[in-house]
Amino acid sequence: MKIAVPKEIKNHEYRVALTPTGARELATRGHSVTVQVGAGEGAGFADTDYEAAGARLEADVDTLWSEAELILKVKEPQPEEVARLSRGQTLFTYLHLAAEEKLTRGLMESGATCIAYETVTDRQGGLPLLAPMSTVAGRMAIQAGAHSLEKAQGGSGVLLPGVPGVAPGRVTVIGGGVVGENAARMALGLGAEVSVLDKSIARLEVLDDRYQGRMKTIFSTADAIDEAVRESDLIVGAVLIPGAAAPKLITRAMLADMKPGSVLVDVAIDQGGCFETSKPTTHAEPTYVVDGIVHYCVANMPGAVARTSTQALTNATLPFVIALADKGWKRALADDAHFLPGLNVHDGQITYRAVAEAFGLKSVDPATLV
Ligand SMILES: NC(=O)C1=CN([C@@H]2O[C@H](COP(=O)(O)OP(=O)(O)OC[C@H]3O[C@@H](n4cnc5c(N)ncnc54)[C@H](O)[C@@H]3O)[C@@H](O)[C@H]2O)C=CC1
Ligand SMILES: CC(=O)C(=O)O
Ligand SMILES: [Mg+2]
Repeated sequence: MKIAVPKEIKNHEYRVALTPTGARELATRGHSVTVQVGAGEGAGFADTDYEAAGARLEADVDTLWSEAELILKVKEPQPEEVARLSRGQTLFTYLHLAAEEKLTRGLMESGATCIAYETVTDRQGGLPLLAPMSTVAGRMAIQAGAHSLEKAQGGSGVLLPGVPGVAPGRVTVIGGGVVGENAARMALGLGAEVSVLDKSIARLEVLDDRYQGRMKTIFSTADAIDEAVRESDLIVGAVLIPGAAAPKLITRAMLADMKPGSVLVDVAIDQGGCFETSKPTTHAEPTYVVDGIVHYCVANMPGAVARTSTQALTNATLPFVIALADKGWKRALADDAHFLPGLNVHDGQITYRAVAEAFGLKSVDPATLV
């Protein structure tokens, strides 16, 4: 199969969808792998590393896209990338469509087959292609939050660990999944006082057991969120309803109850964000202030630590990429009930129910297409 790996073009996105190690696995299976010149640079992979792995380099973006059968990316396609997609091509990347109607409609119009990393499932009920980046983003959320608490960023001037004689800062994490656990773990490591809210008792049990009561686990209700808003120095938004737009759990009116200079880090921003006042930001300008509360809402947090993230992402995606390349999308999805929910758009139709529901559109059961 003809596989193309473009250079990512989103703001400060330095990851690449395939490492040279991955390129070698595909090339030895007889696939043609073409990598855009400079695509791996930001993650520390030189063009010559790809060549040594058996890939071909292409400097012309038009040629790269137009000749490909399978396109591997990291971030959701930007408008100029959507314009390059056509019927018969398969795109495999993060899509986060429920947060972006224009992108959804653009992909439908392209006629292409679009498979999202974030809706592929596993036997344990997890999201194996979202998890590695959620681990990264969760760990980064506390770094970002701690920095945002500094006065120069508009923060309250609280040092999360405190110092002898001065209490530590309070961190609340809403959503105790992969992002949430990793954020809470980092906050604990820094010496902050940590609470995790989740709607899933099973998840709270896991956290209680794993951390032996060192973080408070709280069932997520409107009352619990009201209390978190009043008491926290830093709140991390880490909820997910797979494929769907995130629920808005903190409204603008509630910001008035927060301590001035407190910080909201909305990791769920890629699914639209879980705070009413969240809007996507970039690594170039990651924060803004609303009603005295600092908001950090970067939608591609792992892009900033591209070396670690690229390796972690491609470790997870490679088996699925190999299945797509060896079998074609239809058989790859038909053979694997956990890969099948990755299909979000095919030939003008939405194939993921929560995405269709977000825009009042109809969805087609992907099982009927493979
Ligand atoms: N901004 C970025 O760069 C990145 C963002 N993400 C995003 O972070 C979000 C979280 O991802 P994961 O942790 O992997 O998901 P996950 O599925 O592991 O965890 C989500 C948790 O939220 C809980 N939840 C759902 N509704 C809730 C509510 N109302 N109150 C409290 N908890 C609730 C669920 O029970 C679940 O435990 C996703 O939107 C994901 O796309 C992930 C990686 C990078
Ligand atoms: C999951 C996601 O949005 C990211 O890694 O950028
Ligand atoms: Mg996004």
